[in-house]
Amino acid sequence: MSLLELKNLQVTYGSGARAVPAVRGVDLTLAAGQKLGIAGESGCGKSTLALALLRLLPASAQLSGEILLDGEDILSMRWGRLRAVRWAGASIVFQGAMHSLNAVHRIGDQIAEPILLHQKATPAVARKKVGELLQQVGLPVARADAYPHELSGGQRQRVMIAMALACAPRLIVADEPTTALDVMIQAQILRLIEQLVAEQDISLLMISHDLAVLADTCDRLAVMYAGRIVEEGPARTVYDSAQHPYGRALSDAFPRIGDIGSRRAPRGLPGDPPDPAALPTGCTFHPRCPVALDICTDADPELVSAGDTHQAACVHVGAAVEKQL
Ligand SMILES: Nc1ncnc2c1ncn2[C@@H]1O[C@H](COP(=O)(O)OP(=O)(O)OP(=O)(O)O)[C@@H](O)[C@H]1O
Repeated sequence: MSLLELKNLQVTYGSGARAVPAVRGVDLTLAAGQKLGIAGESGCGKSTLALALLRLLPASAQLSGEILLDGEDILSMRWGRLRAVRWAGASIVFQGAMHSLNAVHRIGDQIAEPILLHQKATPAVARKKVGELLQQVGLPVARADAYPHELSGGQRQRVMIAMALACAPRLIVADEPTTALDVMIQAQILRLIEQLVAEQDISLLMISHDLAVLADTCDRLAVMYAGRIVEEGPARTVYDSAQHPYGRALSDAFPRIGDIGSRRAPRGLPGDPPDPAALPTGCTFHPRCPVALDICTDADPELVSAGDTHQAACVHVGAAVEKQL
């Protein structure tokens, strides 16, 4: 059975004329032990999707569809059960640890909090567990007494990872976990996440605008545009030979390791993502698409097979399209 299954997930902020459909009918599956990356530009609905998974969205967000974690629907779960699932079933590592950590509490106390609350541990047991967690994320045990401002950005992100691991979750959702860090530290944090999820057999859902980072870390990749998944498949296949023109544009937008020093420069994608409150007709990517046809203004294509366990939502899929981007 899949660990996580999203079925026709829809998230809309507000209602009536001001409704913002941020996630529009997402179907996704994550097997136990798998690492799935979700890529897309700012505003495509990635963070909304991540927050929806644990019902952490503001009250203005209306959700429909199903979010099955180990077969249990998070959306219809009672509050008490949801509290138990948060941290122990799934936990989230947010971007920008400085904003997520409480500035006035020592980091050891913050890591201990979910252990005390959800595992009903004694303070002594929680303190011992905090020490183990700090060691696992590569921080000296003595750092438990530090306040967030006494740590570097990379160290704070390690603390966030320790907190996410605190109740031994089956799934970690990492929303742009390295975006605020410099490149060297980014690489260290990504390797740390990879190592820990492998050692502890945790599934990973990682969200980023950077397809190269996701391709390097994840087994599978889903590309999101204007609230929908437009391409999904094995990570290397999607990164190296994306079938959706947006997937190709995204993979061309970031340098590949082998291209550094070569003449193949990353290419930006002209134009901006659409305003979710005023989406174009037909395929929402057509105004920016270099291979758009007349029919693309009418029909919004469904995901269709683009190869072995690879799908894309484009009228060109199945037809030979020259790489024109
Ligand atoms: N609380 C909210 N109320 C209304 N609209 C919102 C709210 N939060 C997000 N949105 C809108 O929903 C859409 C998706 O936003 P979301 O933050 O999920 O995108 P994202 O891909 O994660 O972008 P980023 O990487 O910039 O966070 C955007 O158009 C955004 O303006």
